[in-house]
Amino acid sequence: MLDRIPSQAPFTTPVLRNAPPLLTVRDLSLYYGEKQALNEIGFELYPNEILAFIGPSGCGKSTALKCLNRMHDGTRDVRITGSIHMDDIDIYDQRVDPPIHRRRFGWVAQKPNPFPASVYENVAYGARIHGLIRTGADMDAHVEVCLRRAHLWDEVKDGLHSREGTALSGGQQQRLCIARALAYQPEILLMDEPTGSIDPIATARVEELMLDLRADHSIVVVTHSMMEARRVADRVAFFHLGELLEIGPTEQVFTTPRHPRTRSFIEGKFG
Ligand SMILES: Nc1ncnc2c1ncn2[C@@H]1O[C@H](COP(=O)(O)OP(=O)(O)OP(=O)(O)O)[C@@H](O)[C@H]1O
Repeated sequence: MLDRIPSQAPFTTPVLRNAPPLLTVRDLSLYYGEKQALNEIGFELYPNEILAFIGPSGCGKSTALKCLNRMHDGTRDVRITGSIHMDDIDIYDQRVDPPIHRRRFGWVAQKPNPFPASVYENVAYGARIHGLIRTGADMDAHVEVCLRRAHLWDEVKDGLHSREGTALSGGQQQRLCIARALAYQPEILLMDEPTGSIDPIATARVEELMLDLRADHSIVVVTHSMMEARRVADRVAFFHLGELLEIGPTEQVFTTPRHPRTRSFIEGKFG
């Protein structure tokens, strides 16, 4: 169990919004066996925003991210309390079909993980298994749209069938994984340190892509890079020891954090 005083509401700086949240998380706690990894966290995710989870190692950022698409479902000894509402229904309600729920999310991992197959197949796979595309010509067009959307088309168009996804550079592989996620048309992209294992130039391209994708997706990104959070995020959520201590517009949190621990973390006093 976490050794600290009971949680209280996070410092929340509200932002004016013209649309209701896509996701509303309330009093969410998660236990791995006896160990509590999240302690009554709460936040909203709005359409067309990039929300960054920041905080020291082991504070629960990835655990929180995985709750949103029910990725913990298959993990033994995980217990979740609280609620995550999407379309006015709790995503853990018995009426929710987990595969259908999961399809509303694209997942991008820290280490690019393309399939050992052609660039084309990497993208076509998602659309095919979800039955989105019926004919080959439609699939060709769909693969092109996804690769263009992921800012990768010009670099791979001459070797769609002949090049393996795994033969691309690290940065290209990460954009291919994003194209693969886009192929089944998710509403929300969940990114767990998407630039954590690629070089600075590749990082800049992925960050540029995230800002572009925000036009038609919401993105929740876990990052260890304060500079990255500041460059891409509309809002940041600061986690500490399983609690969400502060959430607000990026510039406000970085320039005038309201929780003293947020300030210490941003000033590099721990992490
Ligand atoms: N499958 C698991 N079983 C048991 N404990 C786990 C499991 N996954 C994570 N934890 C623990 O839960 C806590 C939160 O981990 P989590 O990976 O969510 O943190 P994080 O903030 O994303 O860390 P990092 O920044 O290092 O990736 C940590 O103490 C971690 O050791």
